[in-house]
Amino acid sequence: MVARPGRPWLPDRVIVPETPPTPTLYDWAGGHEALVELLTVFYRHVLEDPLLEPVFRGMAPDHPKHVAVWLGEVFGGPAEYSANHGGHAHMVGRHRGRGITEAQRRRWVTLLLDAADEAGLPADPEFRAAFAGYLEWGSRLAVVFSAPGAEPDPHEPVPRWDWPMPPWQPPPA
Ligand code: HEM
Repeated sequence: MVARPGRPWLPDRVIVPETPPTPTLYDWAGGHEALVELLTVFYRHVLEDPLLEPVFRGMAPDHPKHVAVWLGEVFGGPAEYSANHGGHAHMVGRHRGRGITEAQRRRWVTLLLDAADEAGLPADPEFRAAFAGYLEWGSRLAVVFSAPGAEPDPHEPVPRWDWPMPPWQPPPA
């Protein structure tokens, strides 16, 4: 080990223990295919639900896939919703004027959390905390955007969501 000139008390290099890079929530969830599966399961149950069926009965056939693309971008995957689906402004526009109620919001979140189990998304506490946190935040904003007279900023970017505290750690070997 060669001491640094001028600062002889410092070693010439510091050994940093190797830690694997933190995966994105998108990668940890299983990527695009896993999110499409999640949203397919979810909207099947939405259409069986008496509170939500009236809200979604006229939804576009591609709606589950589009929401999967949205979630993928939010969770650190490709910025595909921004590039090809109209970005944040389009998502906001799809909620405006719908007057989503708190009961509908809560059912929407509950069914999506149940769908995560059914679709086999990772069940570790860190991932599920991030997932549930985003759904809670995003669904409350959807209610705000859908309220009569709401005028959300159309220029906001698609949000990015990340791991909660405590930080992600590799699973025990
Ligand atoms: C985290 C919460 C939410 C997210 C991330 C989200 C995301 C989205 C996105 C990305 C779209 C547009 C899809 C496209 O590009 O075609 C959309 C549309 C829509 N959302 Fe949400 N949403 C959320 C919460 C809710 C809630 C709570 C409701 C009602 C209970 C709702 C009702 C709708 C409806 C009715 C549409 C239009 C569907 C269609 O006609 O195709 N959303 N949402």
